[in-house]
Amino acid sequence: MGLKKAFTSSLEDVIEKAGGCAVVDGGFATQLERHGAAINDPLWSAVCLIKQPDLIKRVHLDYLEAGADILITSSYQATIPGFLSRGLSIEQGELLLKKSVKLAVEARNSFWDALKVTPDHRYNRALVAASIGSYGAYLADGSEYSGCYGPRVDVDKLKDFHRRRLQVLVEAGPDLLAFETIPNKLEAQACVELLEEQNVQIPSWICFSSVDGENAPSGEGFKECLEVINKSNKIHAVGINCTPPHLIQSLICKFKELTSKAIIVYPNSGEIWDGKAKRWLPAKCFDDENFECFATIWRDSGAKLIGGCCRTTPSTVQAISKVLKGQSQ
Ligand SMILES: C[S+](C)CC[C@H](N)C(=O)O
Ligand SMILES: N[C@@H](CCS)C(=O)O
Ligand SMILES: [Zn+2]
Repeated sequence: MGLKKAFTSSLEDVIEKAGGCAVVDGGFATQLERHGAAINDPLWSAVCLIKQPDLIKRVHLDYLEAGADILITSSYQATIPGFLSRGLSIEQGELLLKKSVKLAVEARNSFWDALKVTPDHRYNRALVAASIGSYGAYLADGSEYSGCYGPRVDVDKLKDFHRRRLQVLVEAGPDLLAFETIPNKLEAQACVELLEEQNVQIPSWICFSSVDGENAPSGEGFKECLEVINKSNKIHAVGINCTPPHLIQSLICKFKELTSKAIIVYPNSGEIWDGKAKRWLPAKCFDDENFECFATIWRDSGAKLIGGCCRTTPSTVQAISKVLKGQSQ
C-alpha cells in the first residue's frame, strides 16, 4: 500500500460525512458562461483550459462555497485529438488534461485551508472527480444524448479513444474518476474494460444520460447496460447525469432494482441541448425550489450522491446542500 496520504478519503467516507447523501457540484460549463466565458467551440468548456484557467478555478470555488462535497474537473470535452485539431502537440494536450485536475485540487485545497480560521464551519473537505466525457461529447454533435455512434464504432475504437486521456488523468492524481453522459452499453463496456486493463486504483462512477426516463439514449435498457458495470469492483457508483429532473425519481427506483452500487444523480435544468445549433432549447425548466424538493425525494428513493448538471448553478447546489444537510452554509 505504501504511505497513506493524510487526507486519503473514499467516496464512501464522503457520503458518510455528508450524513448519508453527498452533494456533487453543478453545471460547470454553465457557471463558466455566467462568468463571461465563450464556449461555443468544439472543445466546449475545455477551451477555457487553454484560454482562461483562472476562471476554471473561480467556478470550482463558487461550487465549494455553495456546499459541494465533490468537484468535477473541466476535462469533460478535453481530449488529445480535440487539442491536436487546435494545433497543439500531444505533450501540450496532456499538460492541459493534468491542469484540469490541478486547478480543481488547488481550489479545493485553498478553500479548505481558508476554513481553518473558522473551526465551526459545516463544510466537508471536497473530493476531486476527473471528468471523462463520452465519445459523443468529443464528437460535439449532441450524440451523448442519442447514443448513435454509427456502425463503425466498436468497443476497441471506444477503448482507444478513452485510453490515453484516462492514463493522463489518473497520473494527475484525482480522488475519483467521473465517466459522464454515457449514452449506450458499448461505451459503458469500453470504460469498464479499460479500468481493468489499466488496473486503475482510483474509484470511478459511471453516469448515463437518458431522454425518455426509461432507457439509455441508444434505446438499450439499463438492465443490460448495468450488467457489465455490476461485475466491476472499480466502479463505486452508477447513475444518471444531464437528464431532466422529472425523469430522475423513476430512474433511481429502476437502478435500485438493478444494482447494489451507490446511486448518483445530477440532472440538468430540464432544458434540451440542440447539438446542431449548439444551444439550449427552452423546455420545462426546473428552478432551485424544485431541486430542493426533488433532492429530498431522490435521497429518500435511495440516491447517495446528488448534484446538478448543465444549466444548474451554485445556487442550485446551495439549495441541494441546504436541504440534504439541514443547514444553510
Ligand atoms: C453536455 S453537452 C451540452 C456538451 C456540448 C456538446 N458535446 C457539444 O459540443 O455540442
Ligand atoms: N461536467 C460537465 C458535464 C456536462 S454534461 C459540466 O458540468 O460541464
Ligand atoms: Zn450536463
